[in-house]
Amino acid sequence: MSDKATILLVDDTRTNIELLAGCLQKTYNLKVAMNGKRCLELAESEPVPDLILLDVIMPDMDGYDVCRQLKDNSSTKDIPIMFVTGKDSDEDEELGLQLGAVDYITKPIRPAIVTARVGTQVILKQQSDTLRSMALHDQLTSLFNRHYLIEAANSKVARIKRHGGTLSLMMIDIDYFKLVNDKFGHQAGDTVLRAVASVLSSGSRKEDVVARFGGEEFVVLLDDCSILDADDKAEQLRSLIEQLIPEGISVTASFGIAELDPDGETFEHLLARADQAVYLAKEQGRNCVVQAKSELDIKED
Ligand SMILES: Nc1nc2c(ncn2[C@@H]2O[C@H](COP(=O)(O)OP(=O)(O)OP(=O)(O)O)[C@@H](O)[C@H]2O)c(=O)[nH]1
Repeated sequence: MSDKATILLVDDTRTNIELLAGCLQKTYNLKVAMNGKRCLELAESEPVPDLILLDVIMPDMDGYDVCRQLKDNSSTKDIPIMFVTGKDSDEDEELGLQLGAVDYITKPIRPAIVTARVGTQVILKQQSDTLRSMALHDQLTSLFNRHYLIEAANSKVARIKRHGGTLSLMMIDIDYFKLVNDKFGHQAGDTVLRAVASVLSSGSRKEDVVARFGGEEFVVLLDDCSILDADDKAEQLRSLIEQLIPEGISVTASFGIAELDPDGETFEHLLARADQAVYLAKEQGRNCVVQAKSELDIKED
């Protein structure tokens, strides 16, 4: 994978593509589409573009329509679009900008102007990616933070209520972590947190969300996973953490697991059930996995 930003060039005329590529190919990784349909495909495929240079007048689907579709799709809506077009009236430019384009350049293509304006947009995109990543991740462990977890969980729960499916949640709390800090110091405590985080993320699937929920507490959201599968997974992770011994420090963790009841349960409630299961795991001597009580059992208690 290159560190270069990726730019998608969209134009139905080969000479325009060649001219743009001539300005940009040394600095950027380029993808090329010669019609709107191909642009929509390439915008969603890896490497996802950091910027799209979009012609307006094209057969089948014009650039304004392509722009509308990109902005309507949650996976492409944040890709900046710069129109590069022969349509040079004020109304055209106004429309392009109203549709959400970050810039509007008129043809004939002037290489120095294109290069400078593309450079500015790529820097802005990289800065906004960095800020977004910082807002969603925990600095110490690089896992997702509580804010992202709640956002992701609420959309997963909403999807399951609409389309069906299973979702399990695992809450993990390191045992006697205060003692680790007290005995070995805060820096060693931080090393332990990073080591546990690394076990949790390398032991999870790409679509799972692994988050640091608080101080020494983590949450893993398991897509398409029943409580029985979550139990197996938790047992594997519990055992891996026990074998870790980072910097010679013995560490164990207590696990609470719960499966979403799609009949009306909210994420907050699922979380509360898993939290209660962690509490029971602590009571049962720690370093173990406890399944949360079902809604029914809670009502009967
Ligand atoms: N090193 C380090 N420690 C942290 C961090 N965040 C929270 N802690 C510490 O985590 C400890 C949590 O302690 P407790 O909540 O008493 O829990 P515990 O000692 O793990 O006990 P049990 O959960 O009952 O097994 C506190 O001492 C916090 O100061 C952090 O980012 N780094």
